[in-house]
Amino acid sequence: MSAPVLASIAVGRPVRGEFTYTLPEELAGRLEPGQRVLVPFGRGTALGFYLGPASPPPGEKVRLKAVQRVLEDSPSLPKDLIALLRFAAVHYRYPLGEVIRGALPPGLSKAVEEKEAKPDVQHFAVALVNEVPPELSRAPAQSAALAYLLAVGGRAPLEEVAHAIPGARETLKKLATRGFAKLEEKTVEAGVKEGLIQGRPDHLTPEQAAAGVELRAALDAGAFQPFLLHGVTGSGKTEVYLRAAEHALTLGKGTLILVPEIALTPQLVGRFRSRFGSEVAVLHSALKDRERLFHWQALRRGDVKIAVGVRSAVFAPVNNLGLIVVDEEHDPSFKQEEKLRYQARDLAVVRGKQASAVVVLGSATPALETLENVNRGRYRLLELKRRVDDRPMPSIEMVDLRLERPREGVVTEEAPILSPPLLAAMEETIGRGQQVILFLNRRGHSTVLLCEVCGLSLKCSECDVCLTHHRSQSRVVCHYCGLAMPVPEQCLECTGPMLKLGIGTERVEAEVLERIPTARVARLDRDSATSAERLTEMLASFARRELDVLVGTQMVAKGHDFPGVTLVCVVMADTSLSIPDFRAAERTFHLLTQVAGRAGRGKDPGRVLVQTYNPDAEPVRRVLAHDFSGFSTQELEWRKALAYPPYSRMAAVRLEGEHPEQTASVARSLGNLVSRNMPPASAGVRLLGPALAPISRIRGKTRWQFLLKGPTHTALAPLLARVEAALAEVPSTVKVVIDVDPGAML
Ligand SMILES: Nc1ncnc2c1ncn2[C@@H]1O[C@H](COP(=O)(O)OP(=O)(O)OP(=O)(O)O)[C@@H](O)[C@H]1O
Ligand SMILES: [Zn+2]
Repeated sequence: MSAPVLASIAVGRPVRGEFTYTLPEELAGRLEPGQRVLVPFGRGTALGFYLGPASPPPGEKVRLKAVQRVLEDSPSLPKDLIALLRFAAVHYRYPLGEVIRGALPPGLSKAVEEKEAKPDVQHFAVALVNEVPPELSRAPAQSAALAYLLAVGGRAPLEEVAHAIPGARETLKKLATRGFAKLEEKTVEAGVKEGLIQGRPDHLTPEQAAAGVELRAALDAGAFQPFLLHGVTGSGKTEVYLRAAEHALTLGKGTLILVPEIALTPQLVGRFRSRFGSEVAVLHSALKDRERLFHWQALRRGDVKIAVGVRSAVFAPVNNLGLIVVDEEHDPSFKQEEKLRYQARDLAVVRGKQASAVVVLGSATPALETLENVNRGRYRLLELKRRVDDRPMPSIEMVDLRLERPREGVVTEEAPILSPPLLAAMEETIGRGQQVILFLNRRGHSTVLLCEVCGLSLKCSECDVCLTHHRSQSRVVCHYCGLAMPVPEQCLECTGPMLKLGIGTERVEAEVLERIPTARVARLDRDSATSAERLTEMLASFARRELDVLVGTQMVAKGHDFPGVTLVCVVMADTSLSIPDFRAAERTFHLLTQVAGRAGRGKDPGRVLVQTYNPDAEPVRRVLAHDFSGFSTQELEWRKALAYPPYSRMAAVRLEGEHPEQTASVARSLGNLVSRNMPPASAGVRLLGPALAPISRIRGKTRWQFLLKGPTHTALAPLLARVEAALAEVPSTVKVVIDVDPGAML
């Protein structure tokens, strides 16, 4: 009897590693890696993924079980994706089967036979007008649906509009009967391309053209090549991505574009859609199961060759992948903060390597990790130093709040925050018929309520954070757990009067309305943008210039392209400086540069005013001087001195428990375990903590953490493996997670 054929299988259960099964004769030699199979597991059966042949397990003879059945004819997972998922499981220390299941659309993540996702017919809505007509002003739903369509290039799948705007199916029918839109049915076929070529500039800027030449050469070469596209705000990076994707298509290759947030980037989605029509699958976070499956299969078959999506789209099965773009690669939202804690930008580079693809990381403010990769010669640098049409960069001026006091005397709720120079600039801009963005990275009205007598501040009962006053809701709210309660009239401890300190966007909006009563003002933050519908409508109405002033949080700093904006005001540059995170300075610099970059993108030059109490703070000074390279050089030196990334690798072990004492003791014992097993000092591995997390309680759970720093991931791995092995002994009331390459330190 010949030896049985062995197969390596990832099992879709929370278990680590790969498992060896035997293959029944009728399957041997017939399976392809990435195919889903049914395997016996424990007392029942489980979904499995065939990964390839296996060699016999070492040691005593174990009786291996046999694969029961194949669930699909062709593999759901392309080869490069299997390699990526394997890497992710090892690197982020998460069970492989769970990693694979998490990447698959729901229809494929269960142990059932593959079903063809219907429809092969897709329904599209098409706008028949170029702007929302005035007669729709009393029909907000219709005007929102139409605004969405226009924002994404005039045409979009019905599913997508209905996702963005609840009830849009009915609304679009109404719009169709009124002749403002039409509904179409279209069979999705390979290579169909609709001729909606819209807004493709005839001439590239010299820098765009030069970048294009390099990217085309790299695509032609067909090998892995990572690039950083460092282009100042408004330099036309999107057009570089589009041309590269066009070239990939002519080579018959697929493209994957990752963006931070779809709802905030309808313009980018629209540019891809209008250039490539139904060649584009848009993968947003809240697709329905069936739609996810539909897109997965269409991409897997190669019927659709371009995917634009958020973080999780890094796992999209784009066929014959030639190009991966990560737009706004510095954005913290590329890091997933639960389950598989991956950094999609990093995985994009790994995937590019496995697929022999060209990778373009684009940003006006690249992450220091990315810059260091350029410095070490790992990534090639493409630069766009000038704005499109040689438009000038905005002038940036500082308003020193220590001198330009917006308020006199007492500190009260009514104390103004907009300084005289700021107000003057706003009035002047609005007077010229131009638009203003006001940025403050705090929502709510006042962010601290403090007793004037005993000094006690009002904190959440479940979390270690102050409650924020939301005046429009007449409530104080916890921004971590959502707890809300009426605003206390007096101090809960000593009945003293409460001062409302610390400003939020709501208060800035109120002050603008009070000081410039004629201004048309809207606020863009998570309180006002309660749905994708409202968000889109607000952005669209600002774009249509129905608003003069947009006040908002970092949501206004993202890649918007509003030509009418000539003034950007940073209400307080200091808010994010004091956060206990080694990336606080970098994050502040990025945010300020990005928001400043919203000014002067049209034909009129832009101006930026930055109010601050800390004009000497490094990130503030460097933003004022437009000095990206000065900032990054200095910050990299500091990181090097303290051995922070990119000069070290980090992992965080985070604990969360119901009982403070028990959590502390588990943290200490895991910490001890690590310090007992530390390699010699020369290895350069360091343990920081264990200590209470900077936010020591959330939702009533006590939080501890410790950090490991070392020269390489390999240096940290044995210690993390020890921690993992010890987890079996940890009581179930304490949850422990390992976070490799952590993002936020809170
Ligand atoms: N070659 C070109 N000729 C004319 N206009 C162009 C050209 N390339 C891009 N544009 C236009 O310039 C504007 C800015 O481009 P884009 O939004 O891509 O900038 P960006 O580099 O992504 O900026 P940010 O980083 O601020 O998001 C857009 O309105 C775009 O349509
Ligand atoms: Zn809370």
